[in-house]
Amino acid sequence: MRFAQIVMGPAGTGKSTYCSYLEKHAQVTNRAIRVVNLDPAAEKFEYEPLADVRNLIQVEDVMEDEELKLGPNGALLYCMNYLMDNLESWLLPEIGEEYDGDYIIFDCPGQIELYTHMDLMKRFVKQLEQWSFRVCGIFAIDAHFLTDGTKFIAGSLVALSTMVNLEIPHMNLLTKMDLLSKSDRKNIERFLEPDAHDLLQEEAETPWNAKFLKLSEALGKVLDDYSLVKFVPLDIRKSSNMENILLIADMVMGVSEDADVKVKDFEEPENEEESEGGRDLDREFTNYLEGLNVRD
Ligand SMILES: Nc1nc2c(ncn2[C@@H]2O[C@H](COP(=O)(O)OP(=O)(O)OP(=O)(O)O)[C@@H](O)[C@H]2O)c(=O)[nH]1
Repeated sequence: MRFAQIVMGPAGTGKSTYCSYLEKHAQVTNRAIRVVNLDPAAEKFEYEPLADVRNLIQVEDVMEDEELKLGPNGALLYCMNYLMDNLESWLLPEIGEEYDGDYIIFDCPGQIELYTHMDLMKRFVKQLEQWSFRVCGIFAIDAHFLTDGTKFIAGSLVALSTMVNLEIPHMNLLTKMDLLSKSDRKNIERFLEPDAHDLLQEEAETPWNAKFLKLSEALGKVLDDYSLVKFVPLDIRKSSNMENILLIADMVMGVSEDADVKVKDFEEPENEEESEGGRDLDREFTNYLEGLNVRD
């Protein structure tokens, strides 16, 4: 059995940063986790890829093809199609056929249509499953886009369409928590265990929201009733956040059956004392992150 996280989400939400952080976390905690870049338009990332789709095909080359005449988005979709047609011949040799128990993170492009309604990623998941992978979808959303009730409904619906389209265990990451102000950070707690009705009532004052409140409420009720969408915060300064995310992914993929998961641990680092096996993991991460190109 092999394990995989497929890291998806809109452009710039922090997918590659999460992958770099996870790779480092794995090194520090002695877990064998490797990252594969599946973004043929990637300019730069900080991890050491196990495989890189740009060695197979690149968006720039496709755009230069005079017969195809494709712009950036069309070229990306062309590349992803090409990748799906070459999974057996290119990807499998790159990641190896005979490993057991290994764990691979696939860093995907930021084109949202790949996840919400196209079948390319679905084909990818099916292929991984045929190669004995258990797969977990990780959908990254920037925490700044989840600061009120209407944004919550919108973000949840995108996450939900990805979940429904791919039909795999799924986790939503709230990225860039470190960039939120203290009050926004406190505020966002409401969205981790959300009650869509309460959240939307706060928004009802504007004419636009009042007009569409019924629709939003109906959507919120679906989310509430079926507990369809939950968000897990990621503050990249904190190794404990990373550990929680890994534990959840482990549980949904059946890596570890009895893991104890905390999902709300995103207080300021200075408020907490953390000691993991005598090592100051947060300090190790801080040192590591100083070397990464992470925005302040
Ligand atoms: N402070 C902070 N910056 C972040 C975080 N995640 C990403 N960034 C920054 O946000 C920008 C985009 O991050 P990426 O990791 O490249 O985002 P991506 O989702 O892979 O982007 P695409 O490849 O374009 O889809 C970079 O400048 C990162 O340094 C975070 O958690 N905290």
